[in-house]
Amino acid sequence: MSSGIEHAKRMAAYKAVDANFPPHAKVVGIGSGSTVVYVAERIGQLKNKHDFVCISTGFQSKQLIIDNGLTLGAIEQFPKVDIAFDGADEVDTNLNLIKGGGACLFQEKLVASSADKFIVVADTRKKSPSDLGIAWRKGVPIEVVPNSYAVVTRQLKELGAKSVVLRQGGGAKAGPVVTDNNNFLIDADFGSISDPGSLHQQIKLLVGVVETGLFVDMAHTAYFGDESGEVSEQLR
Ligand SMILES: O=C[C@H](O)[C@H](O)[C@H](O)COP(=O)(O)O
Repeated sequence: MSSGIEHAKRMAAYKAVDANFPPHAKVVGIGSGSTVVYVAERIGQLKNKHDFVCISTGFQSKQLIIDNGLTLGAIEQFPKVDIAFDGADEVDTNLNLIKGGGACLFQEKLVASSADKFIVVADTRKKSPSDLGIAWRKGVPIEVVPNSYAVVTRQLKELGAKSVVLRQGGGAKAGPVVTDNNNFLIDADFGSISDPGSLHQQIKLLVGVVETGLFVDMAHTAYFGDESGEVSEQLR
């Protein structure tokens, strides 16, 4: 990955934190992925960083919180979050998201849905010109209980998925990816998604599905960095 893209991610993250971090925040959600790394970095630079706790969305996120000298809290202790920051794999023109490219979608959705304000950070490659499923071509990530994957795969095809793939660990692991919650991930390609809310609801009803990577009507604002360092803002 080029340093230009890293610059884009850092600028988006810094602007998102600078523009939104509540001065008296008590509970802050920290997402997962390569862009939110810079959110944690920026929050770690705050003078009052010992006045709030940070809730992680998975193993990597927990490490980011610790490595930046922030105070780690658990969602079980702090079920109401003031603000959550996270990355996205794709953002549509209505600020709906596809997430889960890094296998972290369930805890991300738990934290985002508990937050008063949910802020997205990304580089401009994540912007869809219209619907979801256009910029992100790998399919909708869906977390499933392991022994349900074959049944859910069949049912996703019946719902219209063009391809359904059990995500594999690749060179890093023989066999399927196992999430931080000990589940499997299915990537289901529905092509261009005109009604992500309806698709999410249909998938969520399948027995074995823990959560989908469709984040509908959840984000407040998205910040997109480009390689020149410019950051654009998309509001719902
Ligand atoms: O499962 C991973 C998360 O949903 C990430 O937030 C998403 O994949 C975006 O990650 P990145 O900032 O690395 O593109």
